[in-house]
Amino acid sequence: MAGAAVEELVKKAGGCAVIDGGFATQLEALGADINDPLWSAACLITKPHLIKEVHMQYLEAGADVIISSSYQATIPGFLARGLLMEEAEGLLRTSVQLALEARDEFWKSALRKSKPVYNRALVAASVGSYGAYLADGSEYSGSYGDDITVEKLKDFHRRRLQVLASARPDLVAFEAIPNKMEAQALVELLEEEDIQVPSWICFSSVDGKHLCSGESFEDCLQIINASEKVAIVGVNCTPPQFVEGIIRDFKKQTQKAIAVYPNSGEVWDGRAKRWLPVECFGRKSFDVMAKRWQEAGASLIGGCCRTTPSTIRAVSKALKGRTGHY
Ligand SMILES: C[S+](C)CC[C@H](N)C(=O)O
Ligand SMILES: N[C@@H](CCS)C(=O)O
Ligand SMILES: [Zn+2]
Repeated sequence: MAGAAVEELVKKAGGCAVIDGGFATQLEALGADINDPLWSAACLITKPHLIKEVHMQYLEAGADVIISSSYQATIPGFLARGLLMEEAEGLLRTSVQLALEARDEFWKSALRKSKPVYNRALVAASVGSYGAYLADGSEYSGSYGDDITVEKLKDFHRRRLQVLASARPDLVAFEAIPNKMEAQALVELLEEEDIQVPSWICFSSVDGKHLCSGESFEDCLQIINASEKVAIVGVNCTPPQFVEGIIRDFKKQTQKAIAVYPNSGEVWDGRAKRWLPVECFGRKSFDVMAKRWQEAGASLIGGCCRTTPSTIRAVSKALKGRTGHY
């Protein structure tokens, strides 16, 4: 696996590392208003202290990997808000710095405790899809219109990726990628820019069989398997009931480590900008499912939207079987 730090962390965590849970979800729970074109990234401007607080809460819950607040932080998004280019780039760096600071402070205090139940966490710099920037629901449809090309997607992602990588995260996390063209663009971009930080690419799915666009996972995995820059593949912000099947499917088609961090099963209404409850979730608890995802072969497991620190605390206990205080 590319990314020795990831390999080491997974080993130390007993074969399966815990990723944090819904970041925007927990920001909202702490009182942030994220009903904004920048979504959770608006807090980089208005409430950076809450961002650090969310990271701390997930670390306390047992997360081995925390994901930065940059999911919907984009240069065009910040410019549209009236910021200057250097301010926009500064906020991208801040998103990684806040996570690194939280990790370092938490680790220092964990080392002082007599019973060490934590691992030193890794920081993944989040990169949301082009659809997340569009904020029109297309991160769950994969429909970017007829004019979109691989080159346009590379141009959209290029500068943000350079800036985030230069802030020295341990990983870059491409999240909720809904179509094959964007996967292709990201793999090409990682090569063109010779990004040295190991990456993960996680897809979103609404049916458990395909990407949100309806395209096959198989085609995307072929593209990703050919890249040495991508250490980990998987799915996020996908209903949890599909995840076990997806892992088994991926296992047949890739040697790369597999990450899964599904949402709660609720569905995002991109027009109304709210989560819709879903009855068919089956009520199996997230930690029980997480154990099955581990058995199916996932190496990194966490939660996405509408999961919280208590979800991650339960997942961490289920996967690591620890009886520590968290
Ligand atoms: C993961 S979705 C809930 C993020 C929000 C969306 N991109 C929007 O801004 O509407
Ligand atoms: N890392 C982001 C992903 C949204 S799909 C979050 O948890 O808010
Ligand atoms: Zn999500």
